[in-house]
Amino acid sequence: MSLLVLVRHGQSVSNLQNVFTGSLDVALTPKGEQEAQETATKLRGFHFDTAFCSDMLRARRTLDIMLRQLGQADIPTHYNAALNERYYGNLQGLNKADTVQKYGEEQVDQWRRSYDVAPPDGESLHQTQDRVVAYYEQAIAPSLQQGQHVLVVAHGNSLRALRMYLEHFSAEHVKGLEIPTGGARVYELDNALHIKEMSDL
Ligand SMILES: O=C(O)[C@@H](CO)OP(=O)(O)O
Repeated sequence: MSLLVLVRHGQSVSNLQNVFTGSLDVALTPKGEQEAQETATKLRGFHFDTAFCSDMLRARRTLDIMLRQLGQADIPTHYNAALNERYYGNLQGLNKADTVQKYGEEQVDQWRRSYDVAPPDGESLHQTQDRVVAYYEQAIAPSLQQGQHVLVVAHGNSLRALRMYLEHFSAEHVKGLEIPTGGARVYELDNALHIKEMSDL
C-alpha cells in the first residue's frame, strides 16, 4: 500500500492581493507560512520517503517549512516545473475583482474554471493537466509503485488538474473543485495505484 499526499502551498502575496498569479514567482505571506506549519502539524505521524514539488518559490517554501517541522528535511526532494501553476497569460498580475468589473463574471469564471477554454494567451486546465499527468506517470507513479509514501506540494490549478485525473472527475465536476491554501488531500493506493481511501486533512 502506498500513500500520496497532495498539498497546496500556503497563502501567497498575490493570493492576499486577489491577483491572478499563474507563473508569477511570488513569496508566501506570514499567514501562508503559518498555514504550511498547520498542515505539517496535521501530518504529524506521517513518514515520507520522497517529495515532489513545483520549482516555484511559494511551493518550495511550503515544502521546506513542512519537512522541517516534520523532522524529515533529509528526504529526497524533486523540484520540477511540470508541477508549476497554470500559466494565466495576459491576466497575470491583474486584480480578479477589477477583471470581473471589466469583462463580467461569466467570462472571468470561464477563464478561471473551464477545462478547455484558456485565459487570453494562457494555458487551459486541459493543457496544464497534460504536463502534470505526464510528470505524475513518469516520475511520481514509479515511487508509489514501490510502496513509498510520497508528498507533493504544488498549486491550486496544477492540483485541480491532477485530482481530476486521479479521481476521474468530469470537466463539469472539476469546475466546482476549490482547494484552499495549505489544503492537503491524502490517498491510500493499492499496488495498481487504484485509490483505496482518500480524505482531506
Ligand atoms: O491566480 C492563480 O494563479 C490561481 C491560484 O491562486 O487563481 P484561481 O483560483 O483564480 O485560478
